[in-house]
Amino acid sequence: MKLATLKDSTRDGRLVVVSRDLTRCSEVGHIARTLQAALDDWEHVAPRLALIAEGVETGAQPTIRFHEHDATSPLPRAYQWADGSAYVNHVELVRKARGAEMPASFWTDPLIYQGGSDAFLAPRDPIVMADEAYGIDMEGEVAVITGDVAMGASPEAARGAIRLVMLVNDVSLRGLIPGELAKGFGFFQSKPASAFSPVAVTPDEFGDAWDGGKLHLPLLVSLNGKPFGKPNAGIDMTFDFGQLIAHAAKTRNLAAGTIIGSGTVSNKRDGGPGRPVEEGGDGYSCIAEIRMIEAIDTGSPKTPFMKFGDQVRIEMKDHAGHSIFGAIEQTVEKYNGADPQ
Ligand SMILES: O=C(O)/C=C/C(=O)CC(=O)CC(=O)O
Repeated sequence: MKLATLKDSTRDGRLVVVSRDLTRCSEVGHIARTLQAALDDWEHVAPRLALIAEGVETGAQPTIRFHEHDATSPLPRAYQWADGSAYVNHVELVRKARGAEMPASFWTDPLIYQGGSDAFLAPRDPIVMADEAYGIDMEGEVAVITGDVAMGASPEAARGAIRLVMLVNDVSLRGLIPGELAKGFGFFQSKPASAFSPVAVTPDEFGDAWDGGKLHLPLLVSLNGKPFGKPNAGIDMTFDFGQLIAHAAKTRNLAAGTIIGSGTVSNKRDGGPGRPVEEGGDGYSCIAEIRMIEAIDTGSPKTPFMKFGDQVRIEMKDHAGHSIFGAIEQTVEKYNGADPQ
């Protein structure tokens, strides 16, 4: 089943069931007005939504056109957004890039930070930033939405609590990260609003590409229309989603609607850090990694971080080449300083 939230005059939008091919959708306000309402009563609501989804596929259900640009992030705001760093290769590379040592414990003890979740960007919203000098970078990731998870849940129990899977652009400001992490309180200004894919998908839709804790498909990232990365999200994920969720739930219950991110998808190939797409490699899901490779190869990074007008696209396709989640497509725009109040 594929679910999306259409923009309307409310902060949480309105839930629709979307066809597998992402062309049509059906209004389901009589079942659950919002995705959070559906998650709050998932045991009762999900079977009813699944029936609608079946009707959308067979044509028995009235539908309207689905346009990805009409969608907000599936949860336009969420009670919790906690992002892991399961592709440890990524952290190792970005730490190297800024001359910081990565503790060996990162390979055995998951890293998670609490992101801002009061107002996510829509998948086609611009990344509005005051200054290019912040070092604007994309981070292509996979994320899951959980049901209720009890404190102390095992990774296996946590896998059973995964309700939906999405993609995310965890926008990162590389110029602000070193100073902020050095303060010892974690990310805040360096992690502005994230955007999620237009559609959230139940795990049963993935067939054998989903093993219960990892999604074994390439994440396609392009920058200004050029392929930038296609690392496989199922490879080099040191901690699967069950382990990440269990880690987050070690000392607290997680409420239904919690979003857990994978961290930047990053493949380490042939014992090395991978190669750019242009050189026949799988490329990268963020600019910081390619800059590190350039620094290793030539002594200094060449690829600049995102500038005003640059565009990133993040998507995943099934084995038949069809977009699964729709695309996150965002352009960097200069913040004009106007107070929105
Ligand atoms: O510079 C660092 O130490 C970390 C930078 C990140 O952006 C890491 C992060 O968000 C986690 C991830 O995407 O894997």
